[in-house]
Amino acid sequence: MTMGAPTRPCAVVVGGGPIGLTAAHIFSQAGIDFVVLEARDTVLPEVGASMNLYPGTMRVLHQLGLGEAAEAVSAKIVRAFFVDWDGQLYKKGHPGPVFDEIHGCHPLAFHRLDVLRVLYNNLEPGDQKRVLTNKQVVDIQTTPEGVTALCADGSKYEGTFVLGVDGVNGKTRDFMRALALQQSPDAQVNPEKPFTAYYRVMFGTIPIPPGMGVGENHDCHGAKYSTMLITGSQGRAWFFLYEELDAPTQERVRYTEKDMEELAARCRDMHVSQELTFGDIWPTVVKAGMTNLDEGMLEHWSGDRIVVAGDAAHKITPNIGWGYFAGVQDVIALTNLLQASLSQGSTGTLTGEELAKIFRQYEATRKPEMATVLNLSASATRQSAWPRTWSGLFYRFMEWVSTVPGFEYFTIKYIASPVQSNALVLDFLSCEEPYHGLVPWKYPTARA
Ligand SMILES: Cc1cc2nc3c(=O)[nH]c(=O)nc-3n(C[C@H](O)[C@H](O)[C@H](O)COP(=O)(O)OP(=O)(O)OC[C@H]3O[C@@H](n4cnc5c(N)ncnc54)[C@H](O)[C@@H]3O)c2cc1C
Repeated sequence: MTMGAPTRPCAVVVGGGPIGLTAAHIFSQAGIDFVVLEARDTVLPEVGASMNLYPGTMRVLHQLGLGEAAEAVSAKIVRAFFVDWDGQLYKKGHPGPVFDEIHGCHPLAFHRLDVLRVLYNNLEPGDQKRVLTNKQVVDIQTTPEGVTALCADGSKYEGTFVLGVDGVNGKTRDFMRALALQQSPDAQVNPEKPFTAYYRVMFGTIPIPPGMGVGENHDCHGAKYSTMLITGSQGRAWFFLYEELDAPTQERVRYTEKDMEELAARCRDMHVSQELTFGDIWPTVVKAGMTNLDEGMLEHWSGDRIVVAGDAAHKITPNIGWGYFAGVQDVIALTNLLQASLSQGSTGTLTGEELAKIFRQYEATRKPEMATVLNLSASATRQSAWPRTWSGLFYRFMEWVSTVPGFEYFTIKYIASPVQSNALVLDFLSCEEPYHGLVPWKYPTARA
């Protein structure tokens, strides 16, 4: 696709995952032209995973007119049970009601595919046509005027800038790095492998086990391993089996069915709830997957006319379920800046200098908040599956502290909730507040 003389900026979005599809909605509302290039043959893949969404994300979905559609396919998480490997209950209750009290909204459990469906099916027909599948981007070229993304099928897409939301193993980072080194061999660039995995997870969808209700969270914590079982709407439940790796790695590992069977056999006696072991639920699996859990954040989030967001920029472990939240916050921060710059200028498009300034501000806004989210996730993972190093004793102690009356929700109240309260919203759309809790939202009030 070749754009004519630009009258408004055009974003070439590399990756049609959850963040790419959310960016399509946000750019459409901001009046930024876009095309989404997705390598797979569908933007609605079934991978068997769940996705929890939190109040800060739900407010933005409401701003985009997607809140009700999303709530309709979700389940409020209302109860939690914590057991050891023998099924002994040592903690009960749930952060869900705590979130509800503070923010006026429970965490909501979704089937991942349902989130993608809400995003894709609610795009305007014209915008849906801008989401293209079978478009694997194999190179990106920049000029002083714009960018060109080249796809494996020989097609080319031109725009004002590239937004790389191609996930943890995405190539946009590599193109950004190569371009910077081409322009100056001394350029400050990200390392080729910016993330490290210390854990892996096997996850999957199962029917809700007999005896369990909707909106339950069952956790089993212990040394090296932990499990999580969440029950959702439409009779679905999801399990997660975390395992500390023997050694940290930066290599991408593709796990096979055999790897999953071996792990399942090794963990069959571990409890996933008071009554059930992993061996009880494994035969009921509908769809499962396994992946290493990379952790880390890029030092440089942009280069030339290319900027990255979502898992391509930072990767967190999924225990607290904030990966999508973090990526959405990236796109909001970026688009608020783009939109503000466009509404001040009159040319309708953006120069390289303007983009560089916006990208710098974007990175400066997101990095500190993202560091908190990264640490919070990392701690949750280690507090669930204690590492074998000395730090394991600390996380074990933290787990014990979380059972002391009065300290159960310390982390949620004083670390997690402030991140949600400070969550950005889209400055250029009205925010008719859907949720009211004890703690006021920081935005848009403070900037209104
Ligand atoms: C087991 C598990 C459970 C999770 N649970 C939660 C949860 O409860 N809540 C939550 O918020 N987060 C959760 N996450 C994290 C969440 O899934 C991610 O943060 C989120 O998917 C990131 O979205 P993304 O669009 O940045 O990347 P991705 O989801 O990885 O999407 C990237 C897309 O880019 C495409 N792509 C890659 N390369 C190219 C290319 N060269 N050209 C074109 N397209 C390309 C890919 O095909 C893919 O569709 C979980 C993650 C895991 C592994």
